[in-house]
Amino acid sequence: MASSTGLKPAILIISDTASVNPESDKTGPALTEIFASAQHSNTWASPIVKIVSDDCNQIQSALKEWADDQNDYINLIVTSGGTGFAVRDGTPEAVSPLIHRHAPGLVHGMIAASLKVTPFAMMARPVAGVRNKTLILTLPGSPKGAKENLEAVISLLPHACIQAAGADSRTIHAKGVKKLEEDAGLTSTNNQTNIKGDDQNTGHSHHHHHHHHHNHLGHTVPKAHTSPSDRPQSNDPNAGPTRRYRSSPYPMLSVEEALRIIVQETPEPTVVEAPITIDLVGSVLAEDVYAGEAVPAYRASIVDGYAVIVPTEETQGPRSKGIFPVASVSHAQATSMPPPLEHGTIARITTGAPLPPNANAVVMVEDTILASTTPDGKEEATVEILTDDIKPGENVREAGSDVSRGSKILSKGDLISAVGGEIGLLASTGTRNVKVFKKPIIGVMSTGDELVSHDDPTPLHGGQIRDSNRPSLLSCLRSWGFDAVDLGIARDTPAGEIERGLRDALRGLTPAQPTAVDIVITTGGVSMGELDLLKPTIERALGGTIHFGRVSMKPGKPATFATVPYKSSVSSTTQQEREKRLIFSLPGNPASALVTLNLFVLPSLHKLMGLASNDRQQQHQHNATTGLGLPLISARLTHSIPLDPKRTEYHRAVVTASRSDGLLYATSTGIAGVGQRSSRVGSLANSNALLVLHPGKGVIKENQSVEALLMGSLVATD
Ligand SMILES: Nc1nc2c(c(=O)[nH]1)N[C@H]1C(S)=C(S)[C@@H](COP(=O)(O)OP(=O)(O)OC[C@H]3O[C@@H](n4cnc5c(N)ncnc54)[C@H](O)[C@@H]3O)O[C@H]1N2
Ligand code: MOO
Ligand SMILES: [Mg+2]
Repeated sequence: MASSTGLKPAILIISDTASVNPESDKTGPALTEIFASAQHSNTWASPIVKIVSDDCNQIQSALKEWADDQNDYINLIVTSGGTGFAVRDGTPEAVSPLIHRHAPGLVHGMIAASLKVTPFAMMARPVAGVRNKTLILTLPGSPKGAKENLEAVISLLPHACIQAAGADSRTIHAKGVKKLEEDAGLTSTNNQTNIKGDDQNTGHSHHHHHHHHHNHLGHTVPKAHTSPSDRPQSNDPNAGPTRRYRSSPYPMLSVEEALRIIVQETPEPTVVEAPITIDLVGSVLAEDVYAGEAVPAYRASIVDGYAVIVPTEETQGPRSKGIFPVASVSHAQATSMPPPLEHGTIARITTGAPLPPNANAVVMVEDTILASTTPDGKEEATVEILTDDIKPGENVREAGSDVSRGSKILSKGDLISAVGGEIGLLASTGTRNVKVFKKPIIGVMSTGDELVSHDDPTPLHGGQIRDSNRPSLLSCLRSWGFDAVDLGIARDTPAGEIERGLRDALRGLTPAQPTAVDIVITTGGVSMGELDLLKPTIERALGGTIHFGRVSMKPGKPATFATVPYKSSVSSTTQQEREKRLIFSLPGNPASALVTLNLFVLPSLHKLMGLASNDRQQQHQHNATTGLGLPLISARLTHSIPLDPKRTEYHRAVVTASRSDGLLYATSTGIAGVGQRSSRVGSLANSNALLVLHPGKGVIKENQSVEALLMGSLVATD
């Protein structure tokens, strides 16, 4: 009898024949029997069985569906079939790219076991390893071979699955690691107690995974809502143009949905400590900062003049007007404090200098005249004060009156701007170090065979074009205060350059680029052409997840956003290290690339740099959906603009601030003809705003107010 608790196995039968005629499959039942046997049924739940044809897409979709849901994942996936040398045998090629960590020992064990039975075992090409928390093994297709291979390793699998899942797994909790290992015969006590009573706790008592539905042929039936894991995958570049998709498999998202996904998938910022230098500009504080020193540290004069003692409400002293001896001099200097001031005398003082004790106001030098000098004529002996109108405290900065010691000077989430106010505050209070959010490191890569570096002196020939995206994106990133790594140009052919470029960038450690980047931005190769390789490379070669691949916007429709799992190659994985890396694959058309950089990449960078941690920031700035990104303003159109019937247009414009009426006005950088065409990077030249034009019929008229995302500084006009 099969237990319904414990580790969750799944069996993927990969067979063209069985996918058409499920009854013909004998391997599924043979493997199910092993999990259900008396020896193993306490460890393993009843396996889910699914049948697919020898098709890379179908295999990968099934594996991702089972391994990619962090909350409801399968512990062990065994596939059967497609591991031989026949033309249709492509299982290892489909499985390998999805594996995050390979387990060659298990492969070795399976082959060694088979070799005892037949020398043909040498021709098996199994793979094994872990994806997320799921262990994946490929078994041969024949019932006998599959059984032998599974039996050779099964006693080790519970331990492997538990380790792969990590001790926090809900599945493991329900049963307890020790118990599972005991059941598997890995510890000395061999307790066979049945623990079915735990069903409710595990939530796994149902054997059939609710996400998939089989039709009678065992194919996955498409559902109305497509999540990244159950959508068909990108084109298989090896299949060639005749077999590519003729309509995009990626659902068309609204800009709002796309932004929501980006912000959700962008990791929380990490914290570093930094000294107070101008390199802090552009960083966001990760802590509230309190003044370590008072400003000023002593009572200081605000003007150049004479420190005096004026009567207060309590004291009925002499009035300030009259002639007084100059008893001492106080300069703004470091070495000494002036002596106490005696009644009936005054002290000369400079701006910022400490007040003598007893003095309670300062008279400006302009309100005095020299009355008499010392005999040598070089010093003031007496000075006449001409005004009677001096109040106690006048022209005096009390100690700590600018900033009191221990008061909060800046808050977590505050941006240290280039304006200088924040750095000034930190410096004035003697702050040594602050905790800030680490700024992400960004890599920028152009892709395409046609590209030639903009500074290559050779005249263009054939279908060559200048690579304008790299310089334009790098400059935009620099303007936002980010260090970006130039990842150069990756060609579409020969195959593999893009994959290698992405891997190197994400891993770092190459001489040219020693640090790993947190975000890669690519341009080109994301649409429907047979050489549009970004999506297949991310999904098939890097095992990444494409969160969206099409957005209803103009320009920028094929904008693509993906995450790839990140495993540090450096042994000390600190908590600070981000567990995934982001890839923005922007369209190749230059205006599309810059517009999508502004619209999609900036909000992600804002979250990574810690701007999402400040409520104030969120209220005042930025676009309505995420609270991050470019500031959204409104402006009046100086002329009418035709609307796109379907897609939201991000129309490049100049917004000016009029001095005469205090209003903002928007003028397109070009409507006639090719003005806003997405190949025209010139549509962004001299432009400081993207008008957000929602789809509609006809035109939006002159003088109407439109929303605009402000990219650059406002231009002032009369
Ligand atoms: N059948 C379809 N074709 C296209 C569609 C579509 O939906 N169906 N979408 C169009 C849209 S919209 C855009 S935008 C482009 C996106 O193209 P890709 O991202 O695939 O980019 P490429 O094909 O590599 O190049 C497009 C264009 O841009 C030039 N380019 C590329 N990189 C650079 C660079 N670094 N500097 C300057 N210019 C660059 C490239 O030479 C091409 O002219 O697809 C439409 N097609
Ligand atoms: O969406 Mo594409 O960027 O218009 O040419
Ligand atoms: Mg293309």
